[in-house]
Amino acid sequence: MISASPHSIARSSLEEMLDSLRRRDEGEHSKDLPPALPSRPTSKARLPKRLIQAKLAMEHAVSYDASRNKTHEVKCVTGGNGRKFGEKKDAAAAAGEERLMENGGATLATTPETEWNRIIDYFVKHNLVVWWKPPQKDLWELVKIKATMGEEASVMLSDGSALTISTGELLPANTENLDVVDDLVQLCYLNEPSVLHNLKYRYSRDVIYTKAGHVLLAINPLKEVKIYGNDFVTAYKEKTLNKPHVYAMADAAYHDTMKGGGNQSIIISGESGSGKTETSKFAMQYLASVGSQNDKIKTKLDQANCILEAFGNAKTSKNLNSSRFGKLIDISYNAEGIISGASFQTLLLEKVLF
Ligand SMILES: Nc1ncnc2c1ncn2[C@@H]1O[C@H](COP(=O)(O)OP(=O)(O)OP(=O)(O)O)[C@@H](O)[C@H]1O
Repeated sequence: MISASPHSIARSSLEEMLDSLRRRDEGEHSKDLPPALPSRPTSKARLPKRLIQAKLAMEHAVSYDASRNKTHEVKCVTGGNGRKFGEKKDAAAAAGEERLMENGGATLATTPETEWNRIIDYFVKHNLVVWWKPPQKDLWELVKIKATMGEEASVMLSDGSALTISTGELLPANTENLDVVDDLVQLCYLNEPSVLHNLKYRYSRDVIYTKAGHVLLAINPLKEVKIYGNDFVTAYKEKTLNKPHVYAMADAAYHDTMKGGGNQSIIISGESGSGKTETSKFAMQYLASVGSQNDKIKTKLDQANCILEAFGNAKTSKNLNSSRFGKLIDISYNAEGIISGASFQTLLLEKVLF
């Protein structure tokens, strides 16, 4: 986690920027809480995509910095922590939910438990699988409900054995055709095991990027995946590819800036070894490529990165090449969209005592 040291005498502009972002987030949190993940559907029908999207207008990873509108800039910040989802439910989603219930002929449910108890019968009738996490294991598994008796369900596990468990321990699973969705908001049931399953399914096919609304999730492949390089940069530039990708994120930031959206920030966060540094390099690669006619700027950025890593990286138990500092990369463009300058600022996260 990035935090400004209370003992530091001179504060870098990166520290100040992170502080102001944190203050702004705290200030906005109370009046503008992000919406909650949807509760389980209240109807036997699948939730319409529009409704799910209305409920899941998640945090935008590319944010507008109105205070610096003189030059066009795209900033890449690595080393921060993501914001958590809140619990606001917007009026449109609530109205849509009511409409859905009217259409599905279902009565208005008051609690998630009663909603689940109602749709569970649908799972039994159609022989659908549901998620269950055995108490001693930290792994969700798919089970089939054979019958329900009040708040209890008789389920069949994958090894064929039978068990009676509380219906409250079960969560609905999505049908297999939703395994491939590019955006988590397209899942019908958005619960922890369903999200994990979707990410795992994609990861096992070397699809490391998934969208969650406006947020891009990246899972470190820890091996070379053939989704980077000039051909892919060109494909995202020309919009012949529109799969979730860090290039697509960088492209959106660049074009929003150029279309008068003001300065943009791409915040890359995650635990040590999750791939923040590599992701920021891919973002820079794209931003340098769209903003210059030759490789000169890209080479300079690479060289600056190399020097920073030589001084600031170390081997840790989590990462052989761990950056021991946060980084703010500031790239400025002129009105024609050509890079006019770039700078790196660092924020030391730790002190080494000899
Ligand atoms: N997209 C990727 N493709 C292939 N390998 C990757 C990718 N992202 C990360 N890696 C691998 O994972 C390693 C760790 O990634 P990286 O250094 O970017 O993590 P980090 O989140 O910046 O960690 P730290 O916070 O410790 O600095 C890299 O050295 C690289 O081997």
